Amino acid sequence: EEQEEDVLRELRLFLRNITERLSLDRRFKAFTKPVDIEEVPDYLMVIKKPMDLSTLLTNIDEHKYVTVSEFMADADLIWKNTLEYNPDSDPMDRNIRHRACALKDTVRAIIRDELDEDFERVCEEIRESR
Ligand SMILES: COC(=O)N1C[C@@H]2C[C@@H]3O[C@]2(Cc2nccnc23)C1
Repeated sequence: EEQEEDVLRELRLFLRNITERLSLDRRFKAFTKPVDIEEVPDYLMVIKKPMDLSTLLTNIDEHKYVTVSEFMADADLIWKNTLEYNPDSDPMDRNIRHRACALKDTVRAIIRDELDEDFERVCEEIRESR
């Protein structure tokens, strides 16, 4: 009902705010847009579900996420894909893996500091009722 749409509107505002703050952080520039398949032709052979910050934002606007946990699952794909596709010891791989780990830690720190547990519980109840 209307109160549920109020909750989901607040969820989208919270998720957009997180995603936009990450997109502004220069450490995370490599994660702002999809990996360019023309530049990296084997990417989709290795990575089954690509994800990036601009796609997260599109998903939010398309009402794909009803809970923070669902958003976190897609946000986690960004760093997991990066660790998987860039495993080597060369400096470029090490550098982008370091940034991927920083992204993982930053998302978790923001959620821990700024998400009210009771709010996520209300979102989970809405998800289970649909
Ligand atoms: C999240 O970003 C990534 O996982 N990658 C992996 C690709 C390999 C390397 O860096 C990426 C883009 C790229 N383009 C041209 C030549 N080499 C590269 C970004």
